[in-house]
Amino acid sequence: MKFTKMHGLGNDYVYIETFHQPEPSDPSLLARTISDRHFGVGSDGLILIMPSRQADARMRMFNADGSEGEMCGNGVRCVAKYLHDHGIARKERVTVETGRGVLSLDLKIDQGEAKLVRVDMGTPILRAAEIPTLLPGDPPIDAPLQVDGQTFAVTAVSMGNPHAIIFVEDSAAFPLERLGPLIENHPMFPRRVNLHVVDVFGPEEVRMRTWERGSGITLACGTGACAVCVAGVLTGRTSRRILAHLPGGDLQLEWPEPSESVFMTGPATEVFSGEWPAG
Ligand SMILES: N[C@H](CCC[C@H](N)C(=O)O)C(=O)O
Repeated sequence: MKFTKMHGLGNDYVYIETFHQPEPSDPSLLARTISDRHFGVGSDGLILIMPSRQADARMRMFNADGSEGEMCGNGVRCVAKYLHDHGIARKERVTVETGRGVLSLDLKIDQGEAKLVRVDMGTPILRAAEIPTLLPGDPPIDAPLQVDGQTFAVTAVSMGNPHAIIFVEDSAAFPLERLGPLIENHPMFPRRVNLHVVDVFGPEEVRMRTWERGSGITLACGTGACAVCVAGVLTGRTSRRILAHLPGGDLQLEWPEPSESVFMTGPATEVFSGEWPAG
């Protein structure tokens, strides 16, 4: 089975395209084995690029623990690059069917290759029951969450997948490795959650670190950065257009109007291709 390793800001996935080969029989199991950084290829998870009736392709994403996520922001940029660079949809605008619906992506082409991708990430989901979270508020804004004897002010937003955002003084000092799994699996988040700790440098600039549901600490999270942009506006901390610094690099986010889509712009990079012995 042929695969391609790609990343968006160091958030790396193994991509398997099923236009020219059969689908893996058990993608959840394959995600666990192929993602292993010692015994597999090594990645934050597995993404399938499949034919779609409604769009240029359909994307399915699996975390390193084998669980399926509804959406992946860094992943969908890489899918768009793959479709263009590998000749499946050699256009400057492509569409991808995701768990969040069909998204539209604009590619910046440089010397025949897609380098930068701007994505219409759809409207954020702000109803607590749909995020889903049991925290109070629609959405919960700086709602108290008790973890390990401490209380954190948490804002929850879904971009198709659930995110919890905590604004802190210094994200570098936050014990993400210890508290990440406790918040990911907190009873207030019935489908678990992706966690982001954020410090605000100014109304248009933030720094963030991420603990991902199903994959742990990653170098970047695209849907998470969109959720941070929305949370910054909802809490009055930032303006509607921000630059987010993530451990793996920078993303531009924009949420023009409350009832509208969030737009994300960032790079997509192909690293290498290979063959995996079994489906
Ligand atoms: N890294 C991804 C998000 C993966 C989210 C996944 N961990 C989940 O279970 O929702 C991104 O760039 O948006």
